[in-house]
Amino acid sequence: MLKPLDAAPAAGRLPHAGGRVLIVEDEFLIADSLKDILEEAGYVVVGLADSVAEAMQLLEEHEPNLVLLDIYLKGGERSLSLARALQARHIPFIYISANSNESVQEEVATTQPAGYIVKPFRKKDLLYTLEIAAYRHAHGLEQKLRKEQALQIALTDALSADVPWDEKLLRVARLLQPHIPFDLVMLGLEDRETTRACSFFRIGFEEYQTIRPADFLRMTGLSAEQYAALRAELPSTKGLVLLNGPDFERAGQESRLMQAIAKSFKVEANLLLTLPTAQGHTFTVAFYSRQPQPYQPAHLEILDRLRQSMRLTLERVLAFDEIARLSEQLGRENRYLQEEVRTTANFEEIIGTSAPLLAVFKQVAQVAPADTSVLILGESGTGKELFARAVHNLSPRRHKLLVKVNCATLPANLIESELFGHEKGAFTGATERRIGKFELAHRGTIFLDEIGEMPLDLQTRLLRVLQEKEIERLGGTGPIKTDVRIIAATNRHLEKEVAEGRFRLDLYYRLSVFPLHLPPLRDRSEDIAQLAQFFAQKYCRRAGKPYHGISTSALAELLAYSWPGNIRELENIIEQAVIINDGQCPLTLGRPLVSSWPASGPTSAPTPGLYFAPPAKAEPKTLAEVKHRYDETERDTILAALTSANGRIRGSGGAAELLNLKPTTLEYRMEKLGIRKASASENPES
Ligand SMILES: Nc1ncnc2c1ncn2[C@@H]1O[C@H](COP(=O)(O)OP(=O)(O)OP(=O)(O)O)[C@@H](O)[C@H]1O
Repeated sequence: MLKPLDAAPAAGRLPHAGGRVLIVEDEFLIADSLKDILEEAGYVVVGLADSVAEAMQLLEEHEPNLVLLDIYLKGGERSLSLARALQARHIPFIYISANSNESVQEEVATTQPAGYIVKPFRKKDLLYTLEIAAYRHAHGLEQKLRKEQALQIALTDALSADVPWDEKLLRVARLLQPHIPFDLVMLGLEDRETTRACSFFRIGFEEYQTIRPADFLRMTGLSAEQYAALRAELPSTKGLVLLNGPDFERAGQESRLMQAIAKSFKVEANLLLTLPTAQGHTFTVAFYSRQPQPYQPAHLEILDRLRQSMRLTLERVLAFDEIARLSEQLGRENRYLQEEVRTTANFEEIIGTSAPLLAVFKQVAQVAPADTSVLILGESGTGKELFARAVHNLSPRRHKLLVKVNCATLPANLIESELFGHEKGAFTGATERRIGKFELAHRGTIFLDEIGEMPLDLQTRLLRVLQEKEIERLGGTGPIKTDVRIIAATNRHLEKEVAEGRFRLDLYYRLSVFPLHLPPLRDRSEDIAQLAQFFAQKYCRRAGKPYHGISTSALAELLAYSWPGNIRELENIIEQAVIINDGQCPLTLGRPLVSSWPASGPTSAPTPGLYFAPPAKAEPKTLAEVKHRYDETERDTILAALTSANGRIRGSGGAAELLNLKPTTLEYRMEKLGIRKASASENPES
């Protein structure tokens, strides 16, 4: 039976406020009598239907604003599905049923009817129930709107708050809980480079267990690689998805990630909101419930109404974040560059035309354009940093920064934050968020000088960065993609370090994709004169003295010397010669050069281990002997320097200056060799 009625009210009667009623009742007599009662009271009855299908059709055509609904229709059909459709459209409805059975009542209560009338009913009760339903609906809607507005404002505040991202996400989760039930909620904001994600598992009324990405992997038993692969398998969804019970199960059969989540957290339903932002980020909120049927179209609607304001807020927050990040990066770059200008003004040219040096040039030209890691090996002072710059300057990354990190001088407690940065509040004293050297070098190059001195635990983290191309700030909520080329340098014999367990083999392999061996100066004596002239001119210019060349005797001495401190030593000696020069005649040396090499003259030294070459003793046979010999020599040299500097390390005439080492490097070596800082007159050794 499908009986649309003339919607026009009977003449002389005013329609009840908002009173367009649809009657869904399979007993014709009852339907007819309902119609009479309602029309008499001023309602407009827009139609009579005796099945769900008919009612749906009339609903579309006549848009009633109240529905009277029999629970059991023709042929035992129940009207619960119609009730849910009405609920989704916010049309209030009143059940009319002869069945007052408790279990039926319980079931229909979940559809949130506006009223319930038991047949047979009195006319007065019917009209009264209708009045109340209309009133409650109008007020309910208003209240709901007010609540949603308040929620929108609270969400905007939560997302804009000046707190770390996981705290923001927790606040969002807390705010949504009263509106959308969940046992687990996974929130994430990601773009191609960064992921900020955090999940919250409900463990009490207002209590949540925070599940960070690493916890999530542990709880699901997935590795980071497996997780990434399973995520990639997920069909891309836009907008809103509702998966209750069987739908959720089906989704689990198609997605192993869903399966893993279902199994690990024992959830049976999912409601997903995906919000793309104008900046190319995607914000997702995935609610999971342990109930099989918790999510209703009404939940989708709330999210639908919230998503526009959430998107706008996120876009604003991300824009501010980006501005803050850029200005921080600019500030850091600026400070870094200023420092660079101060410390690297002398790194302009690489001087020398000897065959060993030209061979290195050739290798630099080959490797620079590629993106591979480069390991620069060579004794102290051979120009490793200079060559690292050459590789960077000849690479496509030259317009970005080359960030230098001296692994030997990084303070142990700050090492991680220095390299990877930290979030505000990550540890006591972290009052501001700070980006690390890796982020600073993004799209550029990082130069890890003295990599052989890097502590083992940090080597492990570095390896992870190399493998995953991601870093994680201390206290951060997720990995951040970095695109950094690595150039490492050391004057240590890394293979020996590996053999002795001080350097990770896997890291060594990663770094040594392309090793550059810098020849010591004694193996390219052809370059000595040219280098000496270059430095002499440079320091004369700097001192404002005219340059009259280098005296023949001084040049002869320079050529005969074995240069254990390599080019840095040569540079220092020339600088001293310029200082003592009166500006009237060619440069002479301030002190005679005493070679520490065997009389046979400069030939290739044994593999360099530390800063100073070994004296001529019987050749060591084992690796341990080699190491011992180097340590011994270095120790003697440092002790001698300390004694002649009266125990002073820093400043003019200090041991560091005598040894051509940075004071921090010297202190580090002293600590390694067990030399205690002491006053000079005493023996500086303990
Ligand atoms: N071929 C070269 N031409 C001009 N200057 C050079 C050359 N090689 C090295 N130098 C200069 O020698 C000094 C030492 O070089 P650099 O610091 O690059 O050596 P290093 O091998 O990194 O030393 P360390 O291992 O002690 O850190 C620098 O002042 C550098 O400019």
